[in-house]
Amino acid sequence: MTGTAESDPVKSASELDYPPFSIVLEDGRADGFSVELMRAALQAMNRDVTFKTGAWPVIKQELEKGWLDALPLVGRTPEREALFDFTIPYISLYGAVFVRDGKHDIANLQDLMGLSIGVLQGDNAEEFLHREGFTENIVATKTYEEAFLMLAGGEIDSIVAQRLVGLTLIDKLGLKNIETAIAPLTEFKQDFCFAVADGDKELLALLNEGLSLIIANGTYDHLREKWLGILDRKEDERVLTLQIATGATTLLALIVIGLFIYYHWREHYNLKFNEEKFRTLFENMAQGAFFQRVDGVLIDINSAGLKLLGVTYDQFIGKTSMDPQWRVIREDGTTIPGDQHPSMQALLTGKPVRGAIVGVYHSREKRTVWLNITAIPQFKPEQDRPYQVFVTMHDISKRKQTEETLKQQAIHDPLTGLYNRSELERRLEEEAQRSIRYNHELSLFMIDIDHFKQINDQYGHPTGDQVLRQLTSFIDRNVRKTDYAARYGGEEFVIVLPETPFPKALELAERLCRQIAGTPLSSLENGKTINLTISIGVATMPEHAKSWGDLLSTADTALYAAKRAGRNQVMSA
Ligand SMILES: Nc1nc2c(ncn2[C@@H]2O[C@H](COP(=O)(O)OP(=O)(O)OP(=O)(O)O)[C@@H](O)[C@H]2O)c(=O)[nH]1
Repeated sequence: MTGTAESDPVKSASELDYPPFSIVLEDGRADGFSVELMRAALQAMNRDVTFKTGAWPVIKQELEKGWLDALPLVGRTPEREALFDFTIPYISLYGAVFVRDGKHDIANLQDLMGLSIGVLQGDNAEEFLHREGFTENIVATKTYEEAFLMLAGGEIDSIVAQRLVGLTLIDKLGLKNIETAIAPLTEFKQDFCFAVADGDKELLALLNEGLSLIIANGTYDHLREKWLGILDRKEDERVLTLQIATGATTLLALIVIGLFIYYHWREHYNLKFNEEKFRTLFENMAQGAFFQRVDGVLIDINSAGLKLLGVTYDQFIGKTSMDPQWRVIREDGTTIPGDQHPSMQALLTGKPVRGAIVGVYHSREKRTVWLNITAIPQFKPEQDRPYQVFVTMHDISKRKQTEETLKQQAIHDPLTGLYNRSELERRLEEEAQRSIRYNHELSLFMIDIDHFKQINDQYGHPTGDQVLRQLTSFIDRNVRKTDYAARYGGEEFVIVLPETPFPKALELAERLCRQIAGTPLSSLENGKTINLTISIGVATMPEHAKSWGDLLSTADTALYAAKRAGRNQVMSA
């Protein structure tokens, strides 16, 4: 998102006058269906948003330039696909042609040829008219309000606008002499979406997911009713008044029946429309999502969810969190029991669970997929227990893998793959505490290659590196699984031997020393064979040292004694 940190509010803007979708209140604040919808969608995703206000051409350009992050009301058109990325449409509307009362000779778009047509400058309607071949007689105004006042005053002949926008303005301005000539104008259909700056996939996913959430939890319906419900009803009233005024009173009964049927049909249609819209959003979400009933039964999942979990629809639907197929783990690797899965927690507590990190075993790919889970409980009106939970899953496996690699790099020596000095000290401290607590002996070797400088000087540094790696694998092969080695410095190694008494440690050190001296290193890149010897200092807790620091320095002193005594030998404290 254009230079913003993830927690910064999203920068958006409302246009001045596109009621009821996007308007500016008297106190200068942005309002309207689309503005509220975007705020709710982002709120559902825990993000704030700020709205500035501005004329449509200005804010459109600001999004293009990346000065804004998103706009709440952008009709998706082929021209704009190149400039922005769009969410799934949250409402699809048809346009209408508005004329002054009594102008009945307009039945289709072509009848507007030769007439002056008002549109908002830069609006989809203007782009649409250009596409339809209207080049002359278009009067582009700064706002639709201006166009409607011109139409009412006889300055222009018609207006092409969204039907709902036109009806709202006629109502707001109290215009009595305007009516719709073509409504709906089927050729002019607009899919309204939120738009984000081109390529801002992250914000796009956030908005799409937020939209799904507010459609699923009823906020969308509430806002639609608040902003569009009255208008829809007003339109119906207008139809009714018109019929009566034309003297068709005998048809009143029929109209009432018609309206009754219409209302029922519309309710059914709206429900179906919302359901379809929700399904489109749900299916197209980039993130995996599923629904789970209060009794724990999994009832729906989208394609992204199936892909993430590596299961088929049939393997998922009807199962519960307790199903043995789920192997869900915490970050520390421990298993999360079914009744403690994030979705079950949300259902049991009635509170959202956000940002839970879990690992789920992916049966097809035979690996653990790491997910960031948000589980939002959903309530029916006036019920305090959720009836289901909506869960989204964001794949963070790549991030986890990077974290793991960084963690490994931080504790290992890159040349030999052994623990590095700081990790050795951390482990040794723990080991020493255990040894003191349980009264176990802990031995340590400090190993140094003899005359290593000469090897470097004679064969070159890369061969020296190879020698260090060969010594590492030699150590690996010759110590117990519970012992571990570390690279302490350039050609100095440490081996930690937990629960090993001094005589045993000494015996092993002697053997290592002898074996190294008796096994010339071959298979080096330069084809040479090198006779390597090492010196070892041995110390054991508690005989020679009371702490891990003492243990290291005692073994170090013993090592230098071995060097002074002629190298290729073992010395102890
Ligand atoms: N190839 C290689 N050489 C290293 C590395 N780290 C340290 N060295 C070399 O190890 C050598 C250590 O030399 P010295 O401390 O003089 O010890 P030495 O030659 O082994 O002699 P003694 O320890 O007294 O037997 C130096 O030449 C370092 O450059 C490494 O990662 N790779």
